[in-house]
Amino acid sequence: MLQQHHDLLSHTLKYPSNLPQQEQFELAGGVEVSLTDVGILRFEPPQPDAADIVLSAGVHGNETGPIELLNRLVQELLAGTLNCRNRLLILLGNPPAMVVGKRELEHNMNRLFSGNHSNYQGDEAQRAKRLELAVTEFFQQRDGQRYHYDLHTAIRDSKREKFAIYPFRHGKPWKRQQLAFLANGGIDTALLIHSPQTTFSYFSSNQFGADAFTVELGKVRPFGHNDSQSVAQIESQLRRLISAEPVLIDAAAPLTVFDVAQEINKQSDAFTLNFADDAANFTEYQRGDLLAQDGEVEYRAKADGEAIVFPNAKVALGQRALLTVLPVGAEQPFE
Ligand SMILES: O=C(O)CCC(=O)N[C@@H](CCC(=O)O)C(=O)O
Ligand SMILES: [Zn+2]
Repeated sequence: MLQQHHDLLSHTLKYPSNLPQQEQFELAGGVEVSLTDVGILRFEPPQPDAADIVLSAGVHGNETGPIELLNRLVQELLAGTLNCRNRLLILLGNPPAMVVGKRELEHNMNRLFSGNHSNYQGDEAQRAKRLELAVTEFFQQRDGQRYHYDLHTAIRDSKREKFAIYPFRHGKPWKRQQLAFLANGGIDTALLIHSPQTTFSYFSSNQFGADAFTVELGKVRPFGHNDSQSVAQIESQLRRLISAEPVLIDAAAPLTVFDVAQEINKQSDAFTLNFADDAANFTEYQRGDLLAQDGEVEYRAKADGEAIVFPNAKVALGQRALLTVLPVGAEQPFE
């Protein structure tokens, strides 16, 4: 039982498909804890502060560093060494994929949100629907300040090790304070996305007005091979948020913001990338350089210094195979 062992990760890996029993118990101070489904754990303080926080990891099953990070936070909460003063929902996204150490089993779960799961069959589609429901029930309970940090790690090496993806805001200003929160947590790079997506963070941002981000915390590694020191800064920012201590938002923290310049979807099996398999995220190219080819169609850098992010020729047809980014333009609205 989670109440005794405090180890959400082991519990989830042991029962990845069916929870043997729901658990509900109270921590010292009256915080109500509910394990309502596999990897879905809710903390409800008796008199919560204003923030409603969703923290998710493992939407891609092999991205273990952030899963271990959330497990540490849960252990501290259950042991009483971290006080929960805001409402909190912890989600481990894709437990069956976590068990086998794979990004996905049938479908990329981070393309199934905002209802796109209804266009697919199988466990990942059902789980995406279940996660949406958990987030909906959590946020709908009140009009709090809503946050969702969906934690990931990248497949490739990256010239910028940690970075956040800021989902499309339909023209609403991007929030400097949110970027400063992340920057003070060691996430020194942000990408502004300019179109709706079917990602988990866009779902929370778009449907619930949450300050929501996909946060990349380094490179994919197996369980037990992650360096907890490298995420210590963001982990302590999250601790502050959970315990309603002032978070760090020093505007002087290093931060580089990029606009997504091109979003390139794979249209055919002939799609190829025109650079080495080990080219790191944020490698820069010059105007006119050929980046990818899809049959007859060529994709080239449109400006000097255009950099690649998340190149992946193996994605399913129709899905994003490459982003390119440029330093943020002056016209972006910030508040
Ligand atoms: O390294 C990669 O190629 C993918 C890492 C990853 O899973 N990234 C997320 C980003 C989601 C977003 O754009 O908000 C994803 O591709 O789902
Ligand atoms: Zn991921």
